[in-house]
Amino acid sequence: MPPTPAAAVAVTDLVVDRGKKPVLKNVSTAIAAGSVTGLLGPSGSGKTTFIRAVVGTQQVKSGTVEVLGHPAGSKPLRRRVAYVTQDASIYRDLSVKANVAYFAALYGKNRHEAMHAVERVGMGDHADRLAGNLSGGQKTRTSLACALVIEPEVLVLDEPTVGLDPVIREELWDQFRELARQGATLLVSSHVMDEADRCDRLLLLREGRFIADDTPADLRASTGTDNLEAAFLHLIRSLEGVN
Ligand SMILES: Nc1ncnc2c1ncn2[C@@H]1O[C@H](COP(=O)(O)OP(=O)(O)OP(=O)(O)O)[C@@H](O)[C@H]1O
Repeated sequence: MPPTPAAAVAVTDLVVDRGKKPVLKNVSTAIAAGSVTGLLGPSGSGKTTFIRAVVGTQQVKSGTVEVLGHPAGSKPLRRRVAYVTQDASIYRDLSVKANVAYFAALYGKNRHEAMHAVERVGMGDHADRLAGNLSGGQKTRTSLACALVIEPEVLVLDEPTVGLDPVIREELWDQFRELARQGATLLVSSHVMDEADRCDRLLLLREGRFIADDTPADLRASTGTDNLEAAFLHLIRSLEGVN
C-alpha cells in the first residue's frame, strides 16, 4: 500500500485571541503536500490571523501549528516557506527587477532566476519600472515574484488576486496549480468564490471556526448546491438553524 502523504501543514486545536477578543476558536486541519487549499470567509472571519499562525508570526493562545514537520515559524522553515502579505512588501525606490533580484540574492539565486520569476507573474514588460510607481495589482505581482524566486515548498498567499484583472487572475491561478503539480503546497486566502473551484480543498472560515474543510465537489454534493457561493450560504443557514 502506498504511504499516506504527510500533511505539509498540521493545525491542531488552535486558539488565537487578538486584543483580548477570541479570533480563532479551536480550529484544526491538515493540508496535504502538493495541493492548493483555499481559505475562504467573510472579512473579519480570521483568515489573516490563521495565515499568520501558519507562517509563525502570530502569537497563539493554545494549540499547535506544524509546517513540514516543524513548529510554524521555526528556523528550519526559513528558506522553505514564503508568505505574500496583503500589502505588497517591496522596496518602492527599486525597480521591479531589482526588488526580485534582491530577494533572489538573499536566497542564493541568480539574476537569471530573478528575471524568470518576473516573467512568470507577467511583469516582464515592467521589469525596469520603479516599484513605487506601479498599480496595486502590479505591486502584488512583484511581491509574488519575490516569493516565487526562492522556490518555496510552502507558499502562503493572503488575497493575492485582489484588484487584478480577470486575465491576470486566471494566469496566476494557472501558476498556482503548476506549482502544486511540481510538489509545492499552497494556502491561498480569498473572498472571491469563483476562485474556490481552482482549489483542491477549501477551508471555509466563519467567526473563527471552520464550517467546512472539504473538496469543492464534495462541498457542492453535501449541500446539494451547484455553486460554492450557494454552498457557503447553505452551510451558514443550516448552522444558524441549529444554534
Ligand atoms: N492587531 C489586532 N488587534 C486586535 N484585533 C485584531 C487585530 N487584527 C485583527 N483583529 C481582529 O481579528 C479579527 C480577524 O481579523 P483577520 O484580519 O484575521 O480577518 P480576515 O478574515 O483576514 O479579514 P479581511 O478579509 O478583512 O482581511 C477581526 O475581528 C479583526 O478586527
